[in-house]
Amino acid sequence: MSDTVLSIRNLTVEIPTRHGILRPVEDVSYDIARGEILGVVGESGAGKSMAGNAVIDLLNPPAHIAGGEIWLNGSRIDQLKGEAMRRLRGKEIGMVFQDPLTSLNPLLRIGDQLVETMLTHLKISEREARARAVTALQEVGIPGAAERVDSYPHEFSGGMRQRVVIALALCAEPSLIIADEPTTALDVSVQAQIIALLKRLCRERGTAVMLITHDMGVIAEATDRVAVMYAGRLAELGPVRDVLTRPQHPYTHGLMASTPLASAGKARLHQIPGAMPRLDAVPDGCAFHPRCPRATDLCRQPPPPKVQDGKAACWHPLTQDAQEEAL
Ligand SMILES: Nc1ncnc2c1ncn2[C@@H]1O[C@H](COP(=O)(O)OP(=O)(O)OP(=O)(O)O)[C@@H](O)[C@H]1O
Repeated sequence: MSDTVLSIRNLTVEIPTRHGILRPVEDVSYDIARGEILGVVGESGAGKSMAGNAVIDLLNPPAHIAGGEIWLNGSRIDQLKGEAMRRLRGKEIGMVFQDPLTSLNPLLRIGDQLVETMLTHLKISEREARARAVTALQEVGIPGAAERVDSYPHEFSGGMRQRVVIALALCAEPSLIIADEPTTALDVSVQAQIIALLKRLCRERGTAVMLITHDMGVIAEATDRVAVMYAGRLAELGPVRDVLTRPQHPYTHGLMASTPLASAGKARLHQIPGAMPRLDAVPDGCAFHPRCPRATDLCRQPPPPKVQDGKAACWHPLTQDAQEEAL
């Protein structure tokens, strides 16, 4: 059996508008293997969430998949709708969103939510599900799990609530977790704990993770591979160590240089000049060229070469010498 859990092939998402068609995701491909954490990173509006939402059929109409294929454990899922997709979400795909309250029912005790999810997706008795609910809460670090299982979501702090959501996302033993900015709404002090928890539990279970974030620190901390998105396209894809220490795409390099992590000891953080283009004004050629210090005429016309694992979508990728000089 292949190790690939999720395979996104040439995914394009379109939004028809009165002024034309917008493409928040264009020709994006990446795979996530069993037990692997893939980070999807880029500035706000890069299309990270749209790509994740396309996988679970949570695009807000009129946004829709206009091209490409999505495969989960060898089955094509991009045409699944309604009940079939709902079954897949929860059972095969667990979700952790930025705001834990969007995933929890405020009117139900958290134990009942865990039990309901398990009974829907697993062939176990209610008694077994109740016992597993307490274990699940212990595993995510809820103190006094045997009592807290009867609490309501509002009785927890933000960080504890996100732990409950992680327990809920994992309780039906999914093969994939999509975590979209799971720590962005939390206090800085608990962010690292939640990321460490997600990482440990998914590693232990061999769960594949799509970790969507704008935070390079989270990428460095938690991921095995990184997909860097810019204006809906994939700029770079590769093992996290390579991408962070030897970024090839000038955009990735700019992102790195603008994070405290990479600039430790430097007096000022670098800022990428300009802003990401609006979707109705994405430049021809390489979408990044107006902001790119390495751009030439070539970058203004033909689209850059397609991204491959370990090879950026850039006509003038940074060589090792240039990386050292620029850093
Ligand atoms: N209904 C819509 N009509 C027009 N543009 C839209 C619509 N919905 C989303 N967009 C645009 O699609 C782009 C991609 O959005 P997406 O949420 O995927 O970005 P992101 O990289 O996840 O950013 P963030 O970190 O801010 O969530 C954004 O530019 C957003 O403004």
